Amino acid sequence: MLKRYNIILYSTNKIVNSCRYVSQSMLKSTVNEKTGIATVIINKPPVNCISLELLNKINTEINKLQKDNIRGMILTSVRSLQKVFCGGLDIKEFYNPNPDRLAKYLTNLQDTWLSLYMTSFPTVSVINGHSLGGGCLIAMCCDYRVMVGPDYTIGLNETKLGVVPPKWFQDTMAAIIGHRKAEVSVIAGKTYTTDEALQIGLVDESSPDIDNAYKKGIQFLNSFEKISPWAFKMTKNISRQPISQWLIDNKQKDLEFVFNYMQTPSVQKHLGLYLQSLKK
Ligand SMILES: CCCC/C=C/CC(=O)SCCNC(=O)CCNC(=O)[C@H](O)C(C)(C)COP(=O)(O)OP(=O)(O)OC[C@H]1O[C@@H](n2cnc3c(N)ncnc32)[C@H](O)[C@@H]1OP(=O)(O)O
Repeated sequence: MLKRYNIILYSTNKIVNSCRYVSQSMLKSTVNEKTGIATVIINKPPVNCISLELLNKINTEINKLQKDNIRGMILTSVRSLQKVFCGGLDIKEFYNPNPDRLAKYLTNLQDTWLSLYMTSFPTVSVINGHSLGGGCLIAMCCDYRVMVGPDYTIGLNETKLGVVPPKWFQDTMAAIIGHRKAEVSVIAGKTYTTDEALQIGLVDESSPDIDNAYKKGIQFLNSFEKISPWAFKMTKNISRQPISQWLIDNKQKDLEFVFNYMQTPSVQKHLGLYLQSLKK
């Protein structure tokens, strides 16, 4: 359930009156009433990995902002995590899964990607820490990426876990850095430092600090002040529709592929080892 009330919010370098929508946990969303810009903050310690519950919250929030006719959105991570934007999908959702929950998770993941990838308003991810697997995916869904650096990493590292990034994960990356670079990147489960990501165009700008990264994000959103929201929406739709339409047309097939391979003994073994290595 989302509550709505008025607060004073720190935004760029001004104190402004804002309207705030707060979810119970895991996701905070604020809308600056003056600028119409929403800031959505993922807050699920220790590493913002995406559980079914967080996935639901992200999807619900995006759909809500869509109805609120906001002017733009910044997606970022709570600062107290310090070095993680998003640790990716919650591997525990895939390891020894309950089949009903796994099916729900995969369906929700498809729906959340569709919502975030196809927003009718401009979006920016301020990547203030590591952004791996699903974390890289949500950052890539945005129209613009500003990554804090130099010490963080970003990438679709699924093959390192012994799993397969679905076609729409790969297409999302290919649309940003080109097919060849994306292919080389995903088959090797490659991760990039901030500088490397900037060099290959996976992120648009880098920044040594979060405040500056946030400012750059706001600047990008402000660049749409003179663009008609309708023209923006239609143009983005034409650009992204071929990738999203594939998933819309192949949802069941896509779900069954992941649902089945995820539960095979060899994939389960790989995931178990990966989880263990994280604990070390
Ligand atoms: C259709 C779907 C197909 C399959 C697609 C999958 C996409 C994915 O997203 S797979 C996951 C990809 N993500 C990763 O590989 C990231 C793994 N995590 C890390 O590399 C590091 O945790 C970090 C760099 C993000 C942060 O490092 P830090 O040293 O600060 O924290 P840790 O001590 O490593 O972790 C703390 C705690 O969190 C657990 N954890 C970390 N990541 C995940 C995760 N993705 N899922 C579940 N749990 C995770 C880690 O095991 C630690 O747990 P304990 O405190 O219990 O030891």
